[in-house]
Amino acid sequence: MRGEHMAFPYDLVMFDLDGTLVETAPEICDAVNDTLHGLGLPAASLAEVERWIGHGTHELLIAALACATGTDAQAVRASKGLASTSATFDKHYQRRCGTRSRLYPGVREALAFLRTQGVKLAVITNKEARYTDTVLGVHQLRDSFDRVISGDSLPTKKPDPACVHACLHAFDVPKTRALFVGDSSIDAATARNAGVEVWLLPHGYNMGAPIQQCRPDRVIADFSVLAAEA
Ligand SMILES: O=C(O)COP(=O)(O)O
Ligand SMILES: [Mg+2]
Repeated sequence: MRGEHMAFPYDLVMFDLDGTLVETAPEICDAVNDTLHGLGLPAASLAEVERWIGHGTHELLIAALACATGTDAQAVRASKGLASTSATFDKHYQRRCGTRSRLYPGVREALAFLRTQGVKLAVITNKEARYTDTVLGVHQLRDSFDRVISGDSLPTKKPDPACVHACLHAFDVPKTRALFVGDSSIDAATARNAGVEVWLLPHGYNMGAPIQQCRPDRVIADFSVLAAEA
């Protein structure tokens, strides 16, 4: 599928969403605090919320409730009120989506450039599909990707490699021609588990740890590096 004239060295680029393409933590923090406030619980800080991003929004809510109540995730999971709190969070997050999130610099240009190179583009996020759709929609990114895989799209989520395998299969791209671009150790593990190369950006959320510790194939400073590869 790769033509002679194309210079970009991959036929498929899979992007993580939160902390990679979109800075989502501020509005997720707002939705968490709307929820905690309604329960009479203390607010979470932005730094705390940033550390909880990466395992999906439901896990993030559990972490926030555990922190605010001084318990642990297991106790929150077993609590009777979790389903209704989750429904409340859902309303708040849907309302907050797009109010304080923003694309990182150069995202639109990088996606447009990769399109001109004939590269297939995918989003692979642990965020649940209903939120992924809203976030992509408010940032006019719905039509930018050939495939979107969310945390609840498949039976497993990152770091299980099934999401990457699904993309490789869908576009008939060999592992060596595919790249994962992310912001966390979960993305690094996903790519490794699938046997594809991974580049990490330092601007996102990595549970508070420096991304160099994830030993990616490359740390890239920003999205302009993608265009410079051609
Ligand atoms: O934790 C989430 O909700 C999603 O995070 P991700 O887009 O970085 O996979
Ligand atoms: Mg991320």
